Amino acid sequence: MTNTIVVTDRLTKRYGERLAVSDVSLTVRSGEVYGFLGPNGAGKTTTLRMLLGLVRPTSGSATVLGHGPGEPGAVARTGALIEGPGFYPYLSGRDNLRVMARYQRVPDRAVESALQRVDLAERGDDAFKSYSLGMKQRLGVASALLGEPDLLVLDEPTNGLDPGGMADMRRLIVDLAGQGQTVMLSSHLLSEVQEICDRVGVIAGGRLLAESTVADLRGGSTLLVRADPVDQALAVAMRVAGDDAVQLLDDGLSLELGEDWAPELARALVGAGVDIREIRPSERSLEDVFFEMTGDAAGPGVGAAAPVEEER
Ligand SMILES: Nc1ncnc2c1ncn2[C@@H]1O[C@H](COP(=O)(O)OP(=O)(O)OP(=O)(O)O)[C@@H](O)[C@H]1O
Repeated sequence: MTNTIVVTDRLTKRYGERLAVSDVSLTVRSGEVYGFLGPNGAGKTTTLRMLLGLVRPTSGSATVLGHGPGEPGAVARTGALIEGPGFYPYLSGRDNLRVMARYQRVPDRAVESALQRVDLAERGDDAFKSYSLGMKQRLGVASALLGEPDLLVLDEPTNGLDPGGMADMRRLIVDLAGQGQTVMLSSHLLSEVQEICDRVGVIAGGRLLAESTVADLRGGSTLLVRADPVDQALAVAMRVAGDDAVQLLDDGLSLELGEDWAPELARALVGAGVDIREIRPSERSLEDVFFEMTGDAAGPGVGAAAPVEEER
C-alpha cells in the first residue's frame, strides 16, 4: 500500500487578480495527522477545496489516494468537514446521519458506528438544534466518517468551540488517527497543531513556507543556565558543551544541549564550585518559528490576516 495519501505539485488557484494559493507542493502520509497551519486568508480552505475536487486549480496538480481530486476513487475514500454540513435542525443527530447515509448509499449500521466514534451515541436521539456547538461539530465529523474513509479532511475543526469543546475535538482527532485514519486538518492555532499533529505544512499568503515534523520545525532544544560566578560557569559550560555551543545571555548562559545533559552539566558546575540558580530546557515554540518565517508580528495564533500576494 502506498505510504502517500495526498500529494500536490505546484497547486495554484487564482481568483481574478487574486492569487489565493500559489505553487503549493505538499505531501500527506498514511496514518498521520497533518496540520495545515496558517493565518486567516492564507489559502488553507482553497487548497482543501481543490483536494476535494470542489474547486478547480488554475495550475498545478494533486493526487488524493492515487486519484485525481473529485474522481470517484478519491471521493469514495475521503470524508470531509469543510463547511458546516447542512443538518436538519428538528431531526435528531441520528436521523440526520441516516439521511446522509442513504444519500451516500452506506448501510444504516455505519450511523451507529460513526455516532459512537464521536461519542454522541447517547445523545443521538436529541434534536440537532439542542446540541452544543461542540456536539454539532462532532456530528459533522461523524458525517464525514460515514463511509469509513481512509482520509479525513477537516477545515478548522475547532473553530468557534469553547475550550472544553476544543479539547474534545482534539482528543477525537488523535483517537481517529490512532485507529489508522489519516487526518488532514487546517488550523490557525499554533498550539493546536503543536499538540496534535505529526507533521505540519505552514502556509501564509498562499505559499507553503515549510513542511516538516513539528519537532524538526522547532529545532533542537537548548539548556538555559543561571549560575554564579558567571565567568566560571561559562568556562565549565564550554568544557561540557563545546566552545561554539555556548552563548552568554544578559542573565545567564544558553547551551545547545538537550535536556538529557542537565545532570552532567549540574555535576560539572557544582564540582567547579559554581552556585546553580536555575537549569532548564528551552524549546522554540512553533510560534517563534512561524514569526521567523513570516516576519508576521501578529502571527496566526491571534488570527492575523496575511495579505494575499499578487503574481509577480
Ligand atoms: N471564491 C473566491 N473568490 C474570490 N476570492 C476568494 C474566493 N475564495 C477565497 N478567496 C480568497 O483567497 C484567499 C484565501 O482564502 P482561503 O479561504 O483559502 O484562506 P484560509 O486560509 O482558509 O482562511 P480562513 O481561515 O479565513 O478561511 C483569501 O484572500 C480569500 O479572500
